[in-house]
Amino acid sequence: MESKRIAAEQAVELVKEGMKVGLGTGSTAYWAIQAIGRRVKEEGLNIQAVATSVQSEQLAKELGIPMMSFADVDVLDLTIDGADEVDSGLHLIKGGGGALLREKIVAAASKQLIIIVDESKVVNQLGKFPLPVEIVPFAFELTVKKLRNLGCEPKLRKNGEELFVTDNGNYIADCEFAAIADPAALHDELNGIPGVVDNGLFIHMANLVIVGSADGSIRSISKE
Ligand SMILES: O=C(CO)[C@H](O)[C@H](O)COP(=O)(O)O
Repeated sequence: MESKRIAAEQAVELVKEGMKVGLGTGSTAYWAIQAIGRRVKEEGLNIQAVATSVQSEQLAKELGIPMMSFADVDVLDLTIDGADEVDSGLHLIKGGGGALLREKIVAAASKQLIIIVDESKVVNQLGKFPLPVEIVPFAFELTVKKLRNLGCEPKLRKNGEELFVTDNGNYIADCEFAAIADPAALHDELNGIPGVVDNGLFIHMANLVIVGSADGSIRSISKE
């Protein structure tokens, strides 16, 4: 918890007056939204934000962060978001919180994507964390079979007894690959399956990863 919070608070120092900011989703992004809310309230920081989930949008509104409509967004200055895995090339697995599609749309509109994680998320090779793939409900059984043909073990995400439904009305198949040798190739292969909306591989999107440790230290991984 502490390691996530310190990474988040370091990232929020990069938010400057007048910026258009993307707000991520999850327990690490939660701390970033809290810190931005504090700066808005205490310093009068003037920014406009968009959120990557209904949950983050509600939190931001509760904290008094000014929100803008996506209709008014061309380019965002900065997005701060968490991740489930990060490799040394700054490729990511995201979507553990089920928000990967909105997160990718917002990241793709951002000049800078700042990722905040604790040490447990930094890996040599992506794939230990089951890769979330967002699929449309129509013929989802067929889409799951196509995913299995790629060599993974897909599990439809549940919310209690029911299937988990994303903010976009879709399902998530969590795909156990064990190790992903070529993330860029897999990304394209997955998105080539009709029925797949998008997958949690974020390739060449992150600009900076801020890693918080349990001992209170912080380190950054940036593009070489
Ligand atoms: O991609 C995400 C949500 O879809 C999150 O950023 C990711 O799951 C990390 O979550 P947390 O900060 O709670 O560990």
